Amino acid sequence: MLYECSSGLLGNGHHLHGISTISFQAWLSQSKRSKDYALPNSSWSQDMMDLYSRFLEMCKDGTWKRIPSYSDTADHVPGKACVHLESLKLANEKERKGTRFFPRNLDTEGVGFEYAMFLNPSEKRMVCLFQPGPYLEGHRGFAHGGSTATIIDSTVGGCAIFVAGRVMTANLSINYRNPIPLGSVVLVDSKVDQIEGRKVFLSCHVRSIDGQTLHAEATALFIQLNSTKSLQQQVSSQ
Ligand SMILES: CCCCCCCCCCCCCC(=O)SCCNC(=O)CCNC(=O)[C@H](O)C(C)(C)COP(=O)(O)OP(=O)(O)OC[C@H]1O[C@@H](n2cnc3c(N)ncnc32)[C@H](O)[C@@H]1OP(=O)(O)O
Repeated sequence: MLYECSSGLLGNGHHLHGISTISFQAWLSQSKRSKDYALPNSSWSQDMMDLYSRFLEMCKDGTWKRIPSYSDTADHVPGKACVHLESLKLANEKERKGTRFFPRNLDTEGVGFEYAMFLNPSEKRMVCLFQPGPYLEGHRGFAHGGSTATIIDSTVGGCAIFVAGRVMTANLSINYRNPIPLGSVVLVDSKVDQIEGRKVFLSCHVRSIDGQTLHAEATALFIQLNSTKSLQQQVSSQ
């Protein structure tokens, strides 16, 4: 089972540890309760569309996999863990009613986080094509630093989940090098650098799509949660 194994979807190299690639594919094609927001829409700029098409092309030989994205957190969690979250979902549906996965909490296209993620299993690498909308403004015309932190946390978080299963962010350290203009497209490029027991260390760079501008660089530490407890038990027992 996905979260019964010692790591998440990825073990060494290309092989998905703990579950077979088929299960991974099954997860990708699993019917989800909410729509996939990581698909092109009319708010995407030509740059966003071109970059997306480039990564879709690289998915053809299986090197990269497009990662769907939903407004319901539970729809992101593949395999066995879904059951845990499913029970969490069933257990307290009332409390959860109206919750949204933060980066997908706006329905108007183009105003918030427009993004699409692609995973490279063999490199333990997750990239995110990110086009910040006008509702993410910090300084006039530029993305708020917290929105950059969110897209970095989600990208490294997605990478950590695929490698180590159910994880939580323990540390996220960001150096902001150049502001990100609203409406521009940046590439958030993250990878797992090291795993020590339950500790997953990652690094991440945010660059302009021509690679000429480094907007931010980050390191992150994610901790693998105890898979024998439900997520709710795990968090409330701390
Ligand atoms: C499926 C994929 C879909 C992809 C797209 C969707 C992406 C979605 C992604 C969404 C992503 C969103 C993600 C989010 O937003 S997660 C939300 C933000 N994060 C949190 O709220 C987490 C709060 N913290 C905790 O719950 C606990 O502290 C955790 C669980 C993290 C660890 O508590 P736990 O009791 O379990 O473990 P431990 O305390 O024994 O620590 C274990 C070890 O780790 C070391 N340590 C701990 N903390 C730190 C630290 N700060 N710096 C350095 N080291 C640290 C510690 O020294 C020890 O080391 P050692 O003594 O063993 O050597």
